[in-house]
Amino acid sequence: MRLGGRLAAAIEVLEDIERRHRPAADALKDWGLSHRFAGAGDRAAIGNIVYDGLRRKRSAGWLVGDDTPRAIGFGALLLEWRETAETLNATLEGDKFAPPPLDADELATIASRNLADAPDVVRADCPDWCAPLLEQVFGPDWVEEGAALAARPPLDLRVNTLRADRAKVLAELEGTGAVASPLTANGIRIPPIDGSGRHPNVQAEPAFQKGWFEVQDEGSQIAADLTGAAPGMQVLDYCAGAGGKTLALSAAMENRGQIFAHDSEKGRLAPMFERLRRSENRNVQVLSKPAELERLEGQMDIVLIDAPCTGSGTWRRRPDAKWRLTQRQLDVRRGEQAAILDAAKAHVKPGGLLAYVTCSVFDAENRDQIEAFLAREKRFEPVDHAALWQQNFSGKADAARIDPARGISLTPARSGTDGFFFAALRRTA
Ligand SMILES: C[S@@+](CC[C@H](N)C(=O)[O-])C[C@H]1O[C@@H](n2cnc3c(N)ncnc32)[C@H](O)[C@@H]1O
Repeated sequence: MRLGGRLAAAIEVLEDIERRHRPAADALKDWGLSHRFAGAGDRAAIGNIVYDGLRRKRSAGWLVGDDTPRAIGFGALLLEWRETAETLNATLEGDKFAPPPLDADELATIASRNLADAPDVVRADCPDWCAPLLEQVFGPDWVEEGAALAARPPLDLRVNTLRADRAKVLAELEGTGAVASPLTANGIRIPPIDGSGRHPNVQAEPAFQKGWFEVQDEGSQIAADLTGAAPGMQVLDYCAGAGGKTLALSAAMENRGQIFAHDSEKGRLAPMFERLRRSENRNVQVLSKPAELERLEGQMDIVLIDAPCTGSGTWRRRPDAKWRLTQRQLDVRRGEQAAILDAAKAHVKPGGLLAYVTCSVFDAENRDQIEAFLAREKRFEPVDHAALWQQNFSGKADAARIDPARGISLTPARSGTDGFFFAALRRTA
């Protein structure tokens, strides 16, 4: 397929996502199933246009003067594919599978617009109702932070130190663009790919099959590092899901001590078993029944709450979620987070640590939760987060926003990671 056919397909997928309120991945998969002639390169390119369009929906639409899938598809190519209106129209000419070229009105709009002059919410590429939330957290930097959440993400890997070291994995991945990550000791990064390119399928690499690395955003790796999990500890991963952080904690603990991995949704734990096998994590017990938690009361050195959240910090990777999110969903998540904090605290031993993590950037899910918890729970006090960061990431003070008494925030603009929040509370009595 030429660019015109790929653009037409992307517009079709964007229409499907909008009309049927579907996740982007599902709409793309369906398109692929009903267009089996499309090759891997075509699918990657179509996926890139769709994801670029969803990440930058407002700025792409604004540039072309409409908010239709067509405007968003064209706008995505103008913003992220180094195309101009002229090069695009020249490319589409004579391609019978292409959408109609940009018309005179669209060309005039594009010629008259410069994104630097667009309204703030357009440059931040966020829904109207989220703008005040971003402004509350980031102050004058909120537009830049919003824009960074709308950029293409890198592919981040965590070296499994139980099986390999970074030099060994980097050597295996030679030629993929992989480099050492900027912040963590065991992270590897493959930077965002331009245009129609796509990241290599690292999970097909023998090194992955041998358990030498996992795919994990560097922000998630940092959150695991900040817990301070060490060999011999007793750790409860209260919202373990598929085990991204469980595996990182287990490697940091060198397979010594015990991790209890729990999740209220049993099905979410299922992928962890295969991951544990591949990575040779041998100190993890998966607890899928709430009753199994009772015996851990007051016993844990660390209880990690990787809380269910809006995922606003992961908008680079799941941009469709940005446009589906509602205030009501945010309110529901806040209720769940407070309830989980109240339930999980019972398992921390005196002197132990309650670590609270979200992949959201909103205060309402982060520092506000910590403040409210500390107000109703007098047996916990915050650690000094500035000192904690310094211990772990000395010399990298600018890579995070640190509120010493409330927590540590990571963002794409500041840290080059997904948006994450981390707070550690010590049980004093
Ligand atoms: C952010 S995800 C966890 C991701 C996982 N820790 C990782 O690193 O891959 C949040 C998880 O919390 C779980 N969850 C939601 N409510 C819960 C509750 N009340 N108790 C325990 N887990 C809960 C969800 O099922 C979901 O798997």
